[in-house]
Amino acid sequence: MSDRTEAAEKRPDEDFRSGYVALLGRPNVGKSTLLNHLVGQKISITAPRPQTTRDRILGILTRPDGQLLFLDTPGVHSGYRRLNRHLLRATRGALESADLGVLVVDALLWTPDDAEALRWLQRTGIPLVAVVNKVDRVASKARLFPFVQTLAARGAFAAILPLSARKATDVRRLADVLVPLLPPAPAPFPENQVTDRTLRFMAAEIIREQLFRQLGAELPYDTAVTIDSYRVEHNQQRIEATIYCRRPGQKAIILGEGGSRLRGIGSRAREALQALTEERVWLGLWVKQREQWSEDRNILRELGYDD
Ligand SMILES: Nc1nc2c(ncn2[C@@H]2O[C@H](COP(=O)(O)OP(=O)(O)OP(=O)(O)O)[C@@H](O)[C@H]2O)c(=O)[nH]1
Repeated sequence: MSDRTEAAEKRPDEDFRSGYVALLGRPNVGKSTLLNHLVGQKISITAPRPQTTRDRILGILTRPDGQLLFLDTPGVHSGYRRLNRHLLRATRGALESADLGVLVVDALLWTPDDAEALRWLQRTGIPLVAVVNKVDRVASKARLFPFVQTLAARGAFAAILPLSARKATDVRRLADVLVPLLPPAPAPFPENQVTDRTLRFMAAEIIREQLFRQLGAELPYDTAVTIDSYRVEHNQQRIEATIYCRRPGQKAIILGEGGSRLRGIGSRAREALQALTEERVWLGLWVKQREQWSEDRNILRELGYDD
């Protein structure tokens, strides 16, 4: 009798799969958009400019048949300066812990950076799936077939999926393909958890997103946000943050006339943080100019790029 009960308890676990999935691709192919739609909530910032993802982000998707633990990676690209070495290290770290790799490419586009991302994935020896993203932009679907065929010849993919990261049904189809490729394992996280990131980390992400949104093409790539303090006082989240830029001219751009732009960034970020925490938020935001910030170990440490 007790044996039967044990067997009945075990059975659901035997069919359940779980593991880490690394999303890789060159900057701006849509990895963050895909991740946000996969987990059904905004975790990774997206912006219409390359290299907005600076950290590994764990997005968690729990389904009846499995739990997918997604690692978002900064886009693979050839770079310079210390910051870029840290980005590449973050990507390498994501790949080391992955059970499954997803190469994201733009429909009808193949560049040396895509080839580099594929090489990174192939070196790991894990099963690979390719996502051909932004198919909504391809007017003639007949042109997709030869592109997919060429891609199939470039690597041993378990599946190649043309999709639009913005479309929910396509994104669900991707999860259907990924789960069976994971090893049988119980879920490491509770089913309602969507990320392992702290509010402190999310706060920096939200400020960074507002910077991108409000400065657009004017924003220099080498801008960073650090959270200097994060406290809860009298039912209020008190956050102090600094935006670092490299040159005096950049500081003036971020500040705007009479500080108006910085105020705009701050108030939008505060609203987004209030929506996220469901509590009152006080946000103190400063801009500092530091010629060599991406060479400054203290700032890099605050950003999470520890050696
Ligand atoms: N038309 C179209 N645009 C998309 C799609 N997916 C993403 N985009 C857009 O492509 C741009 C880049 O998307 P992200 O998700 O930030 O790209 P990423 O690969 O994470 O970029 P990095 O953070 O730079 O590595 C954004 O403007 C997205 O809205 C899609 O399926 N169709």
